[in-house]
Amino acid sequence: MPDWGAHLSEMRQCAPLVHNITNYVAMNVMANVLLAAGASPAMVHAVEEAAEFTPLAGALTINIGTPSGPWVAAMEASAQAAQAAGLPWVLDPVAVGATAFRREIGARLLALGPAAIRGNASEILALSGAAAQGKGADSADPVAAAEEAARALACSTGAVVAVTGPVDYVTDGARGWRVANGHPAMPRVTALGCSLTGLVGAFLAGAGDRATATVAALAYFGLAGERAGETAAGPGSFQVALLDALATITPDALTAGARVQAA
Ligand SMILES: Nc1ncnc2c1ncn2[C@@H]1O[C@H](COP(=O)(O)OP(=O)(O)OP(=O)(O)O)[C@@H](O)[C@H]1O
Ligand SMILES: Cc1ncsc1CCO
Ligand SMILES: [Mg+2]
Repeated sequence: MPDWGAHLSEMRQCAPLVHNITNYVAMNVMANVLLAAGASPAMVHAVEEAAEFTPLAGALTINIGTPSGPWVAAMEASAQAAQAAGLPWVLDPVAVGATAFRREIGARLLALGPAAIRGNASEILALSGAAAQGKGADSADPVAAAEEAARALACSTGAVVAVTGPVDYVTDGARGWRVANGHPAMPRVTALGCSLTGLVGAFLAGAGDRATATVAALAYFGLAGERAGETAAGPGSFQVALLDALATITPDALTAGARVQAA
C-alpha cells in the first residue's frame, strides 16, 4: 500500500494555491477546509479574469452547484487554461442529473480533460449516462451501485474518479480502492463534499500518482471527520471540530489511521 501520509506531507510542503470556481453555498467552508489542511484557496469566478488566474495556481477545481451562464463560461475558459498549462483540474458535478442545463454543463466540462472527478454516487451515475436517483445535491444511490459507472468514466475520460459516501470508492480505470474513513455526521453539514473536492485539487498539485493522491485526500478528510465526531455535540460544532482536526492530523497519523483497501 502507498504511504498515505506522504501525500499529506508533500501537499503541506508545496502549500499549493488552489483556484476554485465553486458554488455560493460552499465558498466559505471550502476555503476554510483548504486553509486548515495547509493549502491556499482562491475563489475566482468572474469570466473577465478566471482564465487569466488559473495558471497562477497549482490546481483548479470546478463545481457546478449553483451555475449560471456567465459562471459556466468562466468554468470552460478556466478548464481550457488549465489544460493548456498542464495543470490538474477537478470536476465536482453537483446534482448533474437534475436538469438538462446541468447535464449539458457536465458533458461540456468532461470534454475538457479533468484530472479527477469527485461526486456522490447519484452524480457519478448521472455523469456517466446511467440512471440515477439523486435528491438535488444529495445522493440517493449506494456507492456500490456507481462503481461500474466510475470505472467506465475513468476509462473514457482518463480521469481519476472518486465516488464518496459511507465508504468511498476511487478508480483510475485499472486500479481501485475503498476508503472506509468518515463519520455519519458528514452528510448532515452542507458542502463537505464540495470542500473535499478542493482538497483533492490540493493533493493533485504536483502529485506523481494522481490516483493515490486522491485516495490520500479522501482518507485524510474522512479521518478528520472521525476525530471531529469524537467531540462534536451536533452538526454545528462538528463543522468547527472538523477544521481543527484537519489542521492537527499529522502525516504519521494519516498513515496509521487511513482505512484503505485495494478493490
Ligand atoms: N454516511 C456516511 N458515513 C461516513 N462518512 C460519510 C457518509 N456520507 C458521506 N461521508 C463522507 O462525507 C464526505 C463528503 O461526501 P458526500 O458523499 O456526502 O459528498 P456530497 O454529497 O458531494 O456533499 P455536498 O454536495 O453536500 O458537498 C466524504 O468524505 C465521505 O466519505
Ligand atoms: C445545498 C446546495 N445546493 C446547491 S450546491 C449546494 C451545496 C452542496 O452541494
Ligand atoms: Mg456534492
